[in-house]
Amino acid sequence: MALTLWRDARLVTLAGDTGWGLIEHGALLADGDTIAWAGPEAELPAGLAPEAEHRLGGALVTPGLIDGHTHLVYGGDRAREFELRLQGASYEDIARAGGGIRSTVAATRAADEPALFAAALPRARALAADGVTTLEIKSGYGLELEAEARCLRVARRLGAETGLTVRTSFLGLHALPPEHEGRADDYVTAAIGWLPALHAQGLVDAVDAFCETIAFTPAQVERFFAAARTLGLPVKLHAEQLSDQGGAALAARHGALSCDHLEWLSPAGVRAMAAAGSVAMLLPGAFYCLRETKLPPLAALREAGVPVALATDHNPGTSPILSPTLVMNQACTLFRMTPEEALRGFTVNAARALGLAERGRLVAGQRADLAVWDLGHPAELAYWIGRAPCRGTVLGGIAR
Ligand SMILES: N=CN[C@@H](CCC(=O)O)C(=O)O
Ligand SMILES: [Zn+2]
Repeated sequence: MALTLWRDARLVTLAGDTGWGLIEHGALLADGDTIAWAGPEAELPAGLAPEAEHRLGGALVTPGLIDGHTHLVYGGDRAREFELRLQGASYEDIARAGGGIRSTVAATRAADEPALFAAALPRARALAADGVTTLEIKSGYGLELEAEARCLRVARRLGAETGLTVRTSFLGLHALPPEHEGRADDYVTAAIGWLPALHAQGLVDAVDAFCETIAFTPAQVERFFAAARTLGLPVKLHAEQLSDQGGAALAARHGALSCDHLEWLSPAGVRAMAAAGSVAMLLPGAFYCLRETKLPPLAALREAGVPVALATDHNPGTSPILSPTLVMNQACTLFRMTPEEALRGFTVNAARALGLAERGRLVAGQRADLAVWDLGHPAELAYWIGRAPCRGTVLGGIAR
């Protein structure tokens, strides 16, 4: 395999369970797409003959960022809804009136695959320009078999086009599509019926649902998850965003990779997640855009040892954000996370939320996904707003 060496770097390894794991005057060696060695440059193993060598001039290097919750593929936008919410309409009222997610479903169904791809590609590139190397993309704006498949195919193509690692989630239970009005249980049965075909086409890495008064009940989510697990697919859930539905405990019973949002998470939900090993995926972008006031129970999650991940939750309705560093700032400012927790939330804990064990830290054996920053200290990742400090990324040992 080809050896590539990066030197004169300040490595933020996140090697231990706490601390930045900062190595000043560091060097990192990749063997193909895998980190072979990372440490102080003075201790570089002798006799190396790297095929390529990059001097970074003291730049900060972190693990490539992992955005573990996005709705990147959709038609249209929701700027008009933004105006309505500013005039006092609530997200729930708009949803109940047939807008919200349903309006994006209409625009997504009307868009063909090239149009969806053309719209999503700059979004993926914007995330990559802010340090992202791995990306989760959900469906959930098609809500009929062919439209869901179309969105998931676009997600796969985005990975192929950009070199980013893309993990897909079939968000079949996102909202009730209008043609099923009044027949939610029938819609759930239909979505369960699409699962084998989507899975057989290699389009689904995990299954997701929205458990909420404006979306699906715990009983409906339970049926959907049971079907997913029969196919061996992991589950995750939009849980406790606007009310406490007991969704996190339900998802934990199914061994959920993550429970996401969690503003209304109860102590019982925290305990269930801790016992199941589910990651808490906090989404401060949606909290900010919806001007929520109820904070997720961060202290209880810390106390219970639940890993906390962060994501942009990029979507046209509640989080039209394409900057993980902005989300780190929001997590610190709004949720009182520490900058180190924020970086762990976008790296090692996000990797766990996607079931990807081999990334998120700069240590030997991990995938050589790196982000290079024009910053002096890692706390600055969460500090600057609008600075665009990412100099570039490395995807599986290859500089982008
Ligand atoms: N909460 C549900 N789903 C999305 C929002 C989707 C939308 O409003 O279009 C989220 O994760 O925030
Ligand atoms: Zn979401």
